[in-house]
Amino acid sequence: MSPLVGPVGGDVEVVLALGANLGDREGTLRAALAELDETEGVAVQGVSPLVETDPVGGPEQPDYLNLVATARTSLGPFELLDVCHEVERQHGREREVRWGARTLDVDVIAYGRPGSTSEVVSADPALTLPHPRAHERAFVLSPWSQLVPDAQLRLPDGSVRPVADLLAEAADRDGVRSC
Ligand SMILES: Nc1ncnc2c1ncn2[C@@H]1O[C@H](COP(=O)(O)OP(=O)(O)OP(=O)(O)O)[C@@H](O)[C@H]1O
Ligand SMILES: Nc1nc2c(c(=O)[nH]1)N=C(CO)CN2
Repeated sequence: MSPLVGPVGGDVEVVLALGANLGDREGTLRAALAELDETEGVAVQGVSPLVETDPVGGPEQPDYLNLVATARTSLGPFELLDVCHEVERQHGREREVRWGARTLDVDVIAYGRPGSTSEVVSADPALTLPHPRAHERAFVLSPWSQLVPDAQLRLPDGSVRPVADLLAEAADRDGVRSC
């Protein structure tokens, strides 16, 4: 049986978080957005302002540029994750150290709006939905709430909370700067 709970496919609203802290960070993020949008079955709807952020976790590493994009997709969750990984690969992403520096990271934050018929909730480590750490990461919550001020996120405990409220509680919020 599939570990995913919820419908798969259709035209679903998704939230993606992008980050880069090596190379031409802004150029990579812009190119990645274009590549996502050019992918069949993915249409980028909105892009947040860029934020510069102190690295959270991992070894000492350069500051990140982060942004959040909303998109609509006819892809299933794992197909969408594959697309994200392919775009990362196009930009030379290597997976060596957990939370280490990277040319590009593309995470699936949410698939379907909380409470909607299209929402997918998954505890599968290969694709956990919503992203299991998004609710505590100001480098995701800040750009997301700038793009969608009334955005809501389902937490790992099952509750649904406004992203703006989660941002106010995020430990790394002072490490997020407007560009
Ligand atoms: N919602 C999700 N979005 C992206 N990857 C996910 C998600 N849930 C689980 N994963 C899995 O996590 C694995 C590691 O992803 P990645 O290398 O991007 O982690 P990371 O960015 O270093 O850390 P973090 O997972 O804390 O953001 C991926 O291979 C993927 O299968
Ligand atoms: N500031 C910042 N810190 C991070 C980031 C990120 O995108 N921005 N990504 C991580 C793993 O996904 C770990 N730490």
